[in-house]
Amino acid sequence: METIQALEKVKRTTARVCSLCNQRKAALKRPKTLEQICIECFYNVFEDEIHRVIIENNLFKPGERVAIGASGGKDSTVLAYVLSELNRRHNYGLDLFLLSVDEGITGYRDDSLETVKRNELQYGLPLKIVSYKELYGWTMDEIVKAIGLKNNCTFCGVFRRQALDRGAALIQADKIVTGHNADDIAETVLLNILRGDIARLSRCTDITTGENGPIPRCKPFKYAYEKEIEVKTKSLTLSTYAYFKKLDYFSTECIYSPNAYRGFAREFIKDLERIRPSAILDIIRSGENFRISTTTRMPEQGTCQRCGYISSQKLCKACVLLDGLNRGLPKLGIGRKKECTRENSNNQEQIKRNPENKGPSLHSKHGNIEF
Ligand SMILES: Nc1ncnc2c1ncn2[C@@H]1O[C@H](COP(=O)(O)OP(=O)(O)OP(=O)(O)O)[C@@H](O)[C@H]1O
Repeated sequence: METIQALEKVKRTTARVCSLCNQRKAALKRPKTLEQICIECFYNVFEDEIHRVIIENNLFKPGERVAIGASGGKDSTVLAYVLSELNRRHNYGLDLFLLSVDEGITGYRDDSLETVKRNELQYGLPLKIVSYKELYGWTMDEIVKAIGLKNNCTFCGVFRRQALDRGAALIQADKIVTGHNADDIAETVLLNILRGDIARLSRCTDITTGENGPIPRCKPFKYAYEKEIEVKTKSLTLSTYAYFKKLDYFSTECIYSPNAYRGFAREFIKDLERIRPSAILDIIRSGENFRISTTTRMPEQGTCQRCGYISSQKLCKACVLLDGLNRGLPKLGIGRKKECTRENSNNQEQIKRNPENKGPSLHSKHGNIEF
């Protein structure tokens, strides 16, 4: 009996020692492995994992100019910090930049951009800001006034994707990196299954995408759990990288994102993770191993006839949405494919009738960009 109690006591004591260095006091439990580790080992493990992902996937080449998509949120702030540390420590030889898109959301993006401006000084990384207003003539505040809260995320997502490419082209970046983490990717896999979007499902787990597009994009945090990046101050065992490193970031949700469908998928994945922590990685692996039947018809990638951006239709989604806004019919580009296609052919007619009206264009890497 005494021996059992003594063993229990030893077990309890050793459980509090870091299971990696066996010296320092364990301060947190990694959600991914449930190991109890100290803060110093957590930093090392986290940074080494990101370094390994970068090396094993050949994410960068020496001399490349890399634009870090910087929203001021926790993930991209950790990305900017970790990437500049690793670049120095392992001599990647990268030229790093912060690239922010100002969507024009008062009380949200203006505040988070202040954080990015501080990060510019804190990390010594040059910052480029591009705005929806200068690129498209509309702020998100104005778009929401026109379309309401329901479909505004469609505009924001489509415009942001292109704005990041345009901003990266302006600073002559070779690559864009974003702070998408494992939770984001698992959520996207699930959403693509739920929507039956085979084309997106087949590429959403790729760590680098857009190699045939204007500028490739990569996600070095593809395997990093949000809980390791996020601040969870309530329970000390869930303390995380950003929290312990005291990084300066902005943590408010977008005021215009009542995107219920995505929200449900996110909650569902969080529930699964609570029961089985490996669920997030399992979903990503399933997405990676997904094979598309050779008989499935895939959209053919071409370029938008108006702006030159990559598109599987004659006009890219951004041009269609913008047309709707400019013509006072903001719902035109939203929703069913048929309507978009019909709209696309109408736009084609317009281009034929008025070839001057070409809009902004983004042909290939650097130099060829007109605004
Ligand atoms: N306005 C923006 N400007 C530049 N990059 C952005 C912007 N919004 C998002 N991104 C990039 O896209 C990534 C995913 O953004 P999203 O808003 O979906 O997720 P998030 O988990 O809230 O990220 P973050 O914590 O970095 O804001 C960000 O980490 C960032 O790299």
